[in-house]
Amino acid sequence: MSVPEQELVIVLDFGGQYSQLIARRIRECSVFCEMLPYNTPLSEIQAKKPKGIIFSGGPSSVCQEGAPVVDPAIYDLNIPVLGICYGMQLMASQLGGKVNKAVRREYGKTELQIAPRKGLLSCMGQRAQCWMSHGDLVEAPPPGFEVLASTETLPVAAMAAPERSLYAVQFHPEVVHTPKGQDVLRYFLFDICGCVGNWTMGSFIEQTVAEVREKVGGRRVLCALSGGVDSSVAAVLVHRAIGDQLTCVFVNHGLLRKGEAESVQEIFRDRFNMNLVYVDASERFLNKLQGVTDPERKRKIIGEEFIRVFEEEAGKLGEIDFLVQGTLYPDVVESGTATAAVIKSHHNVGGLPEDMRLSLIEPLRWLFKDEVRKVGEELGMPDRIVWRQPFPGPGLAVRILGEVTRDKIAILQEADAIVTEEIARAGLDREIWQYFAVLPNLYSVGVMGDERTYAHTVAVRAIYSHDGMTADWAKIPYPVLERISSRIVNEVKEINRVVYDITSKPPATIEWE
Ligand SMILES: Nc1ncnc2c1ncn2[C@@H]1O[C@H](COP(=O)(O)OP(=O)(O)OP(=O)(O)O)[C@@H](O)[C@H]1O
Ligand SMILES: O=c1[nH]c(=O)c2[nH+]cn([C@@H]3O[C@H](COP(=O)(O)O)[C@@H](O)[C@H]3O)c2[nH]1
Ligand SMILES: NC(=O)CC[C@H](N)C(=O)O
Ligand SMILES: [Mg+2]
Repeated sequence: MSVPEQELVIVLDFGGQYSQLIARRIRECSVFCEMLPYNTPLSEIQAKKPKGIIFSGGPSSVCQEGAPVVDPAIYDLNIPVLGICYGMQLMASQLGGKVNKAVRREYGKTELQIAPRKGLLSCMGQRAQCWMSHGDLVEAPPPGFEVLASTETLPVAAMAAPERSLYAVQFHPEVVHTPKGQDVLRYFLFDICGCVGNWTMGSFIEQTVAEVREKVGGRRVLCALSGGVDSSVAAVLVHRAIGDQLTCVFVNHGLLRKGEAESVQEIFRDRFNMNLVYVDASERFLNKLQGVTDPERKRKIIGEEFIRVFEEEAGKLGEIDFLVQGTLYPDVVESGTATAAVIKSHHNVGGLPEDMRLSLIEPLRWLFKDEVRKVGEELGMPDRIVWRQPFPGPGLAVRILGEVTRDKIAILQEADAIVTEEIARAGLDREIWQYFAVLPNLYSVGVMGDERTYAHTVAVRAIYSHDGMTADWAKIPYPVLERISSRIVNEVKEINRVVYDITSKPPATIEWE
């Protein structure tokens, strides 16, 4: 089967806060996009045959010694380049323009005055709002460049050398506060780079299936399947490529939600017809967690035990060469790259043992969660998997503060099931990104049926988010909260109090641990 050549645009990342967003905006134009560190060798970039290259913004200043640079030969590859913010300052300084510290740093909304020429900014008319975040400025463009726009304080807010296909903007077209930003990016992709925009979920699936087939050949593959969105989509994708050479291993660590062990098995074994090994490892996980209260220790114990279980299962199955994981783009970025800081080490990226014998297959490594959901829909997967809320690998252990015991798990499972049911019943399960119950290990006095109680408090957490990196607490209607509260205290006898968490992230996190 031949797969059409996929158009690619490369974002060279200089450590900007919005670098990920640039990649996203480009994919929204149906053009595939990869982000690479700024110091990726030119030969590697050329080998990928990109239709265009974008330089991201970044915290450094080109006026400082040791600031990140690119090989200047990049400007002569005949591949269009768009510099954004730091990217523009870099292009200006490398090609003989003048960059300096600005007298006044500029953050936020600014009005652009557009020079009367057709081209990159033609969608913006004469004046347009844009969003700036910089402390340096380009005072004079390099020889051969024309100025495309200016602002009250910036002589050069955008510049271009069209015959060399070099373009640059000081503002950030990728953020929503630049209303015409997406049109500027579209012009770069379609009019300057000559992209046609053929990247669809369908073409992604075809391409990935072909790649997995080629990589795996006749060998065998294990997939760590949690029943969550990411590993489920990865499993179905790989299964489409290699069928029965794939075996999925689903581990019940005793920290799953109510009914989850059964429903995951039912869906994957019966509906998808996949080889599925179900391992009930709850005893060993819970025994290892006995007496442990420190949240980081809990995570480490669970992470390591997962690997041990996978290794044992692989051993039982015979010769296995590959491990499929549902790793996503944010997992990779948050775990730290050459340019991005470590936010947290996801156990599927930063936490893998060094002596791993299995080689990894991560078909979703370049995608965001909403894109993964689209792939899942395209693969015909049921809504209840595709639109499942994310559930952390360490499970209820990161939702029970203090020691994890079987009793507490049972209490939390019941309360959590009520939250889930009521949010779904109110039709809020799509708009709310995550909703669940937490057991803070807190007891207080209550009165029920004229009797004193001394029982658990449960906290309800529900948030809106796009990618889990930031979040706002969900404004659930009071009647829904009321039903959740009254059902929990009536149906779960160990609980006599329900509270609602009204903190955003930051400063809190989504989970409680
Ligand atoms: N109970 C489990 N059994 C087997 N593998 C698991 C289990 N829990 C997590 N994993 C593995 O760890 C990876 C990371 O977990 P993570 O929760 O980020 O992804 P997910 O469960 O696939 O999707 P979601 O984010 O929607 O929950 C999974 O992709 C899966 O490979
Ligand atoms: O697979 C995972 N393994 C983990 O160890 C883990 N910890 C948190 N989460 C999920 O990540 C998102 C952000 O969570 P926090 O705001 O609590 O850091 C939220 O969606 C959390 O549910 C995890 N997912
Ligand atoms: N956002 C950016 O790329 C900033 C670039 C550079 N650090 C400046 O302050 O001007
Ligand atoms: Mg999960």
